[in-house]
Amino acid sequence: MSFSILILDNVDPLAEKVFEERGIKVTRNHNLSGEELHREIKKYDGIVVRSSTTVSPEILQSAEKLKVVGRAGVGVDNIDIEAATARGVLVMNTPDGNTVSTAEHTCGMILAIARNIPQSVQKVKSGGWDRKKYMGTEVHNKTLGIIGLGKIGGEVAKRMKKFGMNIKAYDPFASVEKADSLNVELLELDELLGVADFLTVHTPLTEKTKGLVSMDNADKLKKGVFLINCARGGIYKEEDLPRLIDEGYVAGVAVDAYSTEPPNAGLYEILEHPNIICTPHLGASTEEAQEKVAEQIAYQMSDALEQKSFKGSLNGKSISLTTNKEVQPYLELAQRLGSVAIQLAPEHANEFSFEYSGACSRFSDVLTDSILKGILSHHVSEAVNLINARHYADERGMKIKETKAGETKTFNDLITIRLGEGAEYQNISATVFGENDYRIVEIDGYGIELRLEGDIVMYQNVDKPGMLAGVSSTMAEQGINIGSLSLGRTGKGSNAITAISVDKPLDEEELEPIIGIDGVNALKYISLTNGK
Ligand SMILES: NC(=O)C1=CN([C@@H]2O[C@H](COP(=O)(O)OP(=O)(O)OC[C@H]3O[C@@H](n4cnc5c(N)ncnc54)[C@H](O)[C@@H]3O)[C@@H](O)[C@H]2O)C=CC1
Ligand SMILES: O=C(O)CCC(=O)C(=O)O
Repeated sequence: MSFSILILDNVDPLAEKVFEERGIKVTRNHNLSGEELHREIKKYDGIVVRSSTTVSPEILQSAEKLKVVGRAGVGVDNIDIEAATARGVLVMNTPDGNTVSTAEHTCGMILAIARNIPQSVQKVKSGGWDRKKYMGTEVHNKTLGIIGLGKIGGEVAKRMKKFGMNIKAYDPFASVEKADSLNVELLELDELLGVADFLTVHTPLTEKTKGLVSMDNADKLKKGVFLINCARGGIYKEEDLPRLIDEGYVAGVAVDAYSTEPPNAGLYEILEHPNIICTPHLGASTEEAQEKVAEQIAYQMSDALEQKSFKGSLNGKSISLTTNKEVQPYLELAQRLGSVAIQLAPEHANEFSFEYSGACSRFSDVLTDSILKGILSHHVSEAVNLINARHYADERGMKIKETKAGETKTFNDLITIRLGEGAEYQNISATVFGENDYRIVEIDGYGIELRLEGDIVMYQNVDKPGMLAGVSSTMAEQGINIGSLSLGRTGKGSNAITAISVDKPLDEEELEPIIGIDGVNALKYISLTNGK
């Protein structure tokens, strides 16, 4: 299969080289208007962006064949991941390609704000000379507070330690081991604000990190602190920054990232303030970082399109397991069973229980996605995949209960779907033998053994002589060949369940005479063809 990619932002040409080596057609088109993007995006299997292009729900609606959005960088604030997930589009980033560059830029900003470098450079270049005004402060023996001790925060810590700084951090998700290995003391946020001479943020912008420092908590800051933001605009409340300086809480601010880029008129006060230094989102702007992220995203996207690996995917937890040989058979089993279950379920069925026993229960999360894919592919007109299956289930208000039931006595693995109240068949269980022999093994307590494939007719009947002969001769009269069959009963003369696999798809007319046979009840026709 041949794929095509559109590069939308200023991504290093190494990306093209990698895509072309992988036999993927690549087009570069920057600065498209909204309308052009709506038109162009239809043609591509993948798009590559940095931060200039906004991948909105509206754009994604137009993206008819889109399979993957690749961000050559870390932050994905410009990509609507929820909308992409709903469309079944994979979103990936390159989590570490620009770590070192951004950490170096942050260290540069710390030194620049401590020594008034940008302001004094400006002064000298414009013919001035003022050594008193630009008196600075040493960072040596000062405390650097890091909010977000992740990849970049960690690299900043290592580097600034060499400058003789005491490093302390606030990160509720960082492990004590990591902090210890970096020789960093973890503190609570308010404690950190109270001791930091320099405070640098390295978190994503989230509801929790938005406005982490503002006039509201200015009293908690150590007086005369320097603030640095090379992460995302808004982590320090932008409109409060000039006041924080003017009222003496903060000595200076260094900013690389803004809530609106390029900054809009609302941010001019920040840009113009003499104690605020600004760079135009340059953290990742080095040749090395851009080459790394371009190369990484191109490899990752090529691998994902070719279903080889899903490294770097942000919304494809389940899909990333599809390349795992151990999980593959269970995924297929789960999807086929989901498809059978929905064909057995009564109309409007919206409540299901999935039970996993044996080794497969380790993968219950992804198997639930796969069952849902099997169920929903009968309901949803758009393509359902492992990325968007849960989204569609939630959208339909489906109630799913998932249980893990330990070992099974008879099989290594067993997946059971319970259809609940009102269903003619309540529980259906299946397992996989070897690598790809998928079988239904139990229905409502009746032992059955039938391959989960092709076209299946299932019915309940009274266990009496001639039943099967009646059904098979009715089928034969219509040219329906039986491939295999399985009878399940609890004892002589009791009720029985019969499952027959037939060699061709059946229509209503062909099913009618079988339904009409005396003693045949609850007949269901199940088709596992057409990829459903
Ligand atoms: N200026 C630039 O050009 C660049 C900016 N960035 C931005 O830098 C930031 C950090 O990137 P990485 O270090 O690669 O990410 P990361 O994921 O490695 O680290 C983020 C850290 O923030 C912590 N965190 C999350 N919520 C928090 C909270 N409420 N309070 C405290 N800590 C919290 C996480 O536990 C994690 O350790 C991101 O916002 C990213 O978009 C990244 C690359 C370039
Ligand atoms: O592409 C860029 O230069 C922006 C880098 C960045 O902010 C990120 O990777 O999160």
